[in-house]
Amino acid sequence: MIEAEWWEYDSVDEMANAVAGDIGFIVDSAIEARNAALLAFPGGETPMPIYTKLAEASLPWKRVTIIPGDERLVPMDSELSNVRAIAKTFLPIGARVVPITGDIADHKLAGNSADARLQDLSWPPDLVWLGMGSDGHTASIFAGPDLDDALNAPKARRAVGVMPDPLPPEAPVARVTLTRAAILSARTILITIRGQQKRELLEQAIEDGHSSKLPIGRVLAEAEQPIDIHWCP
Ligand SMILES: O=C(O)[C@H](O)[C@@H](O)[C@H](O)[C@H](O)COP(=O)(O)O
Repeated sequence: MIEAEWWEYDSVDEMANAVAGDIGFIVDSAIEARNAALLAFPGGETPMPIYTKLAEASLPWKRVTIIPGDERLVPMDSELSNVRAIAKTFLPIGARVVPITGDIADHKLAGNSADARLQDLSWPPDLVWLGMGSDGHTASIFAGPDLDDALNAPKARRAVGVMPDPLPPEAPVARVTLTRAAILSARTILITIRGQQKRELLEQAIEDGHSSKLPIGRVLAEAEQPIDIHWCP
């Protein structure tokens, strides 16, 4: 079983402070070692208060590149766009925010294009920060016809296009996502989730490991680095 450390908080605010502090430390260490930091951030609701806290930190933002770890295939000015939320918070403070999609509607082609964009970045990421959906998806590694592509793409492949099946109600659109190999190549992996139901789901997914039916269980089963999981109700 993987090495997972759980960090529990009483409130969203407490979790946001702690996670923002941890990410600040990751950024500082990366810049000290390599003069640059590459971070992949999740979309969805949970990370938003953490984005806000993190952006208040006085860090050398000009040396920080942030990408979405997954993206919904929607116009970049759509409320559903993950990079839009990242850009809104981190562009004004000087970070470099790199979209991983353009306006390609076909998800397979969008995946190829995202992969090409990511091949231009200095890899591996210092951090891949993940969330988890209540269906057990992480990044945009979903159940459906493209699950195997996302899990078992060749190691050098950084992103693929996916059509979730069933489509998630909160954003029922095709996606591109970091592959399992790209996620696991990160120097650090951090997960943030909220609510008792997700906690039980993730605990079970980790316990089931390779035999988990949930995408997150399949991803984490191959992690070689310890994973920090931050949770609040
Ligand atoms: O773009 C996405 O859909 C995400 O990156 C996704 O993996 C997210 O992390 C989970 O769906 C959790 O979302 P919530 O935090 O909103 O529950």
